[in-house]
Amino acid sequence: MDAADVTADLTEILFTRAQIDERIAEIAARIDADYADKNPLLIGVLNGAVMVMSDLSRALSIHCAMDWMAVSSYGMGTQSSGVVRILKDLSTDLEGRHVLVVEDIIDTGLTLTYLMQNLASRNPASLEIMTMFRKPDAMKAEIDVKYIGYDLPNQFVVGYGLDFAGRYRNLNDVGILAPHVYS
Ligand SMILES: O=P(O)(O)OC[C@H]1O[C@H](OP(=O)(O)OP(=O)(O)O)[C@H](O)[C@@H]1O
Ligand code: HPA
Ligand SMILES: [Mg+2]
Repeated sequence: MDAADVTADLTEILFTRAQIDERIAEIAARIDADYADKNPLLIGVLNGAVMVMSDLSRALSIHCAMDWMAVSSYGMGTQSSGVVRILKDLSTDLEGRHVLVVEDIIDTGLTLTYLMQNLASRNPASLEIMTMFRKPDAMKAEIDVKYIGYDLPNQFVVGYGLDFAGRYRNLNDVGILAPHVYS
């Protein structure tokens, strides 16, 4: 494992940092081709997307800008509250921009459903999503996602930006959190 000794807190490692890096490189090549000469604005969804934004943006060869929004719906638990709160808004005007939202995970899909409606109302030239992970069996809303890293089983996972109560975000690998940690 890495930094903190959390082996006992995970039941299984699903994706290693090397697998994540490999997938990000593939996605970055597609984004380079799709957005050549478009100077896209990458919007990272704080806090979880910090790792993927950092790695994806540096894997790109094209020019791009970055901005951040902070939203929260999970708080300290493992279930979505269903209420998405904007804690920090963008500082960039989206009018006429090619916008790519960068997320760590789509679980129920409630966060991105809310966010995409909110961002679409600001008249971007285009609006797409890149997410590192998605849980197809947990989604409660249809979301059109252009770039997906990996699909996950419907279990609570941590690492690579994904937290439980603020912990485990700094793990390099992504694994299933053992139920004894949260129950
Ligand atoms: O598809 P959903 O069920 O809405 O879940 C996905 C969202 O939940 C997490 O954020 P969280 O609200 O925990 O805030 P955080 O990024 O600061 O951890 C994650 O980073 C996504 O933004
Ligand atoms: O499985 C998850 N782990 C951590 N944070 C999350 N936010 C939504 N789903 C998850
Ligand atoms: Mg979280």
